[in-house]
Amino acid sequence: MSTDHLARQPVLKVTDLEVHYGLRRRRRQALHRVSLSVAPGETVGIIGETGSGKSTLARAALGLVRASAGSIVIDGEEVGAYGHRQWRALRRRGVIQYVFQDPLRSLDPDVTVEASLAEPLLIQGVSGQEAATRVRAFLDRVRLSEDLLDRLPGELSGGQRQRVAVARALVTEPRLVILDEPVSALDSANRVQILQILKELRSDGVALVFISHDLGSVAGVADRIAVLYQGELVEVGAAADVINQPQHVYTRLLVRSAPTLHSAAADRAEREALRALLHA
Ligand SMILES: Nc1ncnc2c1ncn2[C@@H]1O[C@H](COP(=O)(O)OP(=O)(O)OP(=O)(O)O)[C@@H](O)[C@H]1O
Repeated sequence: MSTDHLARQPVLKVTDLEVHYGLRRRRRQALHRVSLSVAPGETVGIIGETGSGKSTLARAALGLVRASAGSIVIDGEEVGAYGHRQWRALRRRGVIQYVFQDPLRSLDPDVTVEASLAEPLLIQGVSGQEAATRVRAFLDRVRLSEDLLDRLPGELSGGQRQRVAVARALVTEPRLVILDEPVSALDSANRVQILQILKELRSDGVALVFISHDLGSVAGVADRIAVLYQGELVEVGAAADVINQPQHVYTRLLVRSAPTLHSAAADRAEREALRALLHA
């Protein structure tokens, strides 16, 4: 039987996803009917301002918050109704991995870099020797030197730590990695370096969901960009189209506010006019 349909099938497909937080009078909706699909090897940027629901979408796709409605399909498997155990098993299988803004959240402070990078491989049943070889082979790709292998996360710089977190997420060759603000806490040199590493890793065929409040960071890496505004996806399109011909007023405002994209970002009057239109 042909396996073409497996190659083409999205690695992530969320349909009409809704997430609520709080109970009774405090219940409020964080995501409204969000539908998005990510193809194998594709990089999708998700942008939006603070509170727009970006992290909620990431957490729902990782099973860390529960969807109140809608469907989540990961690598062909409907996982929306999974309980804690099933989600844990899915994450441990290594199909889906993640990188958070603060690498200390993805790395155990008491575990050396080497053990931290080997662990996801060992969980998958790879032998200790093979894991050590694969870890060393991966270091180059994230511009880390072997000297760092016996350090603890607290003994690394912020940029080195985030590169370890990226390596840990990718060393098992997952189908999908969700990166939630992976460069936001970094200075510009480290930011550029991580963005370059992510670009290079795309050639492995891994799908990336790259979440950021900064359109400028996402622009050079993403194939497609999805724009979240107040819990709704207001625009999804090829990165160049979203940047050069933004359709939604909110996207136009984001483009006009991204200094690295728009040389006339100083055009305050235009931004204020767009903001007025958005809130009209
Ligand atoms: N655990 C929670 N309990 C209650 N409300 C929450 C919780 N987490 C997020 N929210 C609310 O849900 C909405 C979406 O939050 P979310 O963290 O997904 O936004 P975001 O776009 O990732 O923002 P940021 O860029 O600041 O991280 C916000 O109004 C937020 O206050």
